[in-house]
Amino acid sequence: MAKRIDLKDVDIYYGAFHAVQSVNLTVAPRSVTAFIGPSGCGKSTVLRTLNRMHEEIPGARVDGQILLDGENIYDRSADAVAVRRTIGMVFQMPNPFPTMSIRDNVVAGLRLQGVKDKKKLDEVAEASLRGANLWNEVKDRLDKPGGGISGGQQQRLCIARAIAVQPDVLLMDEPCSALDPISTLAIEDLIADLKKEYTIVIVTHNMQQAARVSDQTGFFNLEATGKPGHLVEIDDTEKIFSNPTEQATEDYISGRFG
Ligand SMILES: Nc1ncnc2c1ncn2[C@@H]1O[C@H](COP(=O)(O)OP(=O)(O)OP(=O)(O)O)[C@@H](O)[C@H]1O
Repeated sequence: MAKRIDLKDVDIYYGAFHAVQSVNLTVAPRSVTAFIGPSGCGKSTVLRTLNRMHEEIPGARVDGQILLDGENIYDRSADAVAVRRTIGMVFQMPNPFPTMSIRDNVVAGLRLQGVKDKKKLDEVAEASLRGANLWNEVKDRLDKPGGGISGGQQQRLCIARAIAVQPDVLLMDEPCSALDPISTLAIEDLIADLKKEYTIVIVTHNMQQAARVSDQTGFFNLEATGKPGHLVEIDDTEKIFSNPTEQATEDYISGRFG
């Protein structure tokens, strides 16, 4: 299920604005890659190109190749909706459908795909909630609204919803930034579990979090406001945080700027 991602000479634009320049990187299946870097350097922009969400913004475009197991997701023959189905995304703010029940939240994607069999939907709901480490906390209130649980639980509900459709890749854009430290640790534990089955890319402002959860870390930077962001280096997380190749990475992780 988990798939490899390759970015080859990727440039990203918002209209005339060149937001990110020449990104080359590879994400191995069943691994966690963290993107770190100062605000505005393009981390979220790169993440959103990985499931073609970027092109939803009027005037936005991507040059270069983004390959999922060797297939270019921007190929003319590739279907954007199918791409988004295989590449799930979890956002900064937990966004369950607030009035929809917990169970229905989890299987919303499957219903959209036309699955109607109640037994099948219930099975997937349970498996996904177990996978998101939330089952024990909500199993007695599956018919209660998704908006009626804590923020940390809502974020795990969103992860359950993302994995219910069995994606190949999970993208997470600062998934813990709205959460307390306990919920953050719960999500981090969950990420460690999920990487056994999924390819995960996470944007985080929290360098300790990148060090804790990821196998590989990419440091993005930008020369100056208005200039495109770029990938300074990407390497094993341990190396990035102990002995990075580039001085700019060293300065950033040691808190000398950013
Ligand atoms: N919808 C948009 N339209 C135009 N420009 C955008 C849009 N979204 C982001 N940008 C610009 O693209 C650049 C990269 O933004 P992006 O949000 O990817 O950075 P980031 O590294 O994720 O920042 P942060 O850490 O603050 O979330 C910034 O200059 C930003 O202003």
